[in-house]
Amino acid sequence: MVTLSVTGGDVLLPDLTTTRADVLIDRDSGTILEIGSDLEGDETLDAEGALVTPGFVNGHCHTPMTLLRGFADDKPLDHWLEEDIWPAESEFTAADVRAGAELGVLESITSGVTGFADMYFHAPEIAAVVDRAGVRALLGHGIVTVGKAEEAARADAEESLAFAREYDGAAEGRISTAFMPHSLVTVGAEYLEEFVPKARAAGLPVHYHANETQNEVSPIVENHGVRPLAYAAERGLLEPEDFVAHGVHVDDREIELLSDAGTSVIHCPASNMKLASGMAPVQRMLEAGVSIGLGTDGAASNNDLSMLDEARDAAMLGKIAADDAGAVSAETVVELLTRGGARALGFDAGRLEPGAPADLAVIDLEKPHLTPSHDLVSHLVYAATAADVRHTVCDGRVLMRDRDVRTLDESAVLDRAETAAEEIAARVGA
Ligand SMILES: N[C@@H](CCSC[C@H]1O[C@@H](n2cnc3c(=O)[nH]cnc32)[C@H](O)[C@@H]1O)C(=O)O
Ligand SMILES: [Zn+2]
Repeated sequence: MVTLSVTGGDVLLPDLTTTRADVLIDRDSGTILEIGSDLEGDETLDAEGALVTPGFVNGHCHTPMTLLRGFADDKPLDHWLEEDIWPAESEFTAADVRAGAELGVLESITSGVTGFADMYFHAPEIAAVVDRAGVRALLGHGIVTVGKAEEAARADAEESLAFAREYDGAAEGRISTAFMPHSLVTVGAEYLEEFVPKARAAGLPVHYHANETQNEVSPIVENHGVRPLAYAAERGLLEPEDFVAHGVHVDDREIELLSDAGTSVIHCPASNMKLASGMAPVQRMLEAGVSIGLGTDGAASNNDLSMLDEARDAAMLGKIAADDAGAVSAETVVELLTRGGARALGFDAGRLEPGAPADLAVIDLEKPHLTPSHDLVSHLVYAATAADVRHTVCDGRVLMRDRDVRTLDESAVLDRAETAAEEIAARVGA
């Protein structure tokens, strides 16, 4: 057995108290062996003056969209997608997706993310990046059928199913998969009715965008006579292993449906604010027992992949939405950031205790904006930033040590992404 010891830090425990301790990890199994004092390992990571926290889980992302960061801003969802994003994405080659995924995963590791969910096309390219980078991910090919001929639409759905079947369990189990219809309005009912049972037969969860904007709710009500999540439930899309992105415009009945079904919601506050999609009723959903995680969504609607930013945004927006400063507290947000996201994605991670996966981040506290240290949970949500992450560990492996990412060549990744992004912009004539 080869061990790694993360020494001298304040360790954030599952009950959200902290204790000065070492964390001993079995690198072979990728799990935590012990949390205590004077634990020596074959390899050591210095956590003095730092907080050792479960790695952050980004529950909804499109990592290759990092190539479109700053490409189109300040528009609502439908215009932004149709006028700018989709035309640019239609120019993406497999190599571009790989370059964008590398950039997104690099950014994720530098901001303490150890696991994420991704919906995109050329998904095998993203899987290759995840395998090499050492993170944990739930991946899927996003399906759009509207505006496509029958044959192309079916091919998209088949590809999602085939990818999910083939890649489930890849990268020594760090990759899991889901069937991913893009949304309830961009995928026709007939395709959901045909393919969701096939996904279930393959044991796959389903992930999709739901109730993100009011413009997505009305067409379903008009065409089907029920609100989107009732429509989803009728088509078998609300299972305990499923998770929906956004859940902004949900009424009480839909909240009840989510809670009864055990389907998780990934709250994406920055994307919802930037596209002016609305305010998800996070506090109400939590009180109703809905399982919630946090996500950045793609970098083009955020515009970064820092989950610490997302944590702060979730706390701030949650209070405004509930008109209550006590809503969506720091403790709640830390749960969503770690265990909530892990639960939504079916990862056994999100907690630091013996037997748990060794997925963690070490946050440097010796900074002006993190002084004094009354409450480290408060700091994590309200004051820490991605640049404060000192080390990142996933599955017992050190992915970043002293801000140096070990599994990806940072300058090569930045160069490839810059070149790919410039060439895409030239091809779309932007
Ligand atoms: N195979 C599909 C691609 C779907 S991938 C997932 C898609 O989600 C899009 N996307 C990114 N952010 C959001 C969001 O907030 N809401 C809805 N879609 C988004 C993104 O641009 C990408 O095209 C096709 O043929 O078009
Ligand atoms: Zn999205």
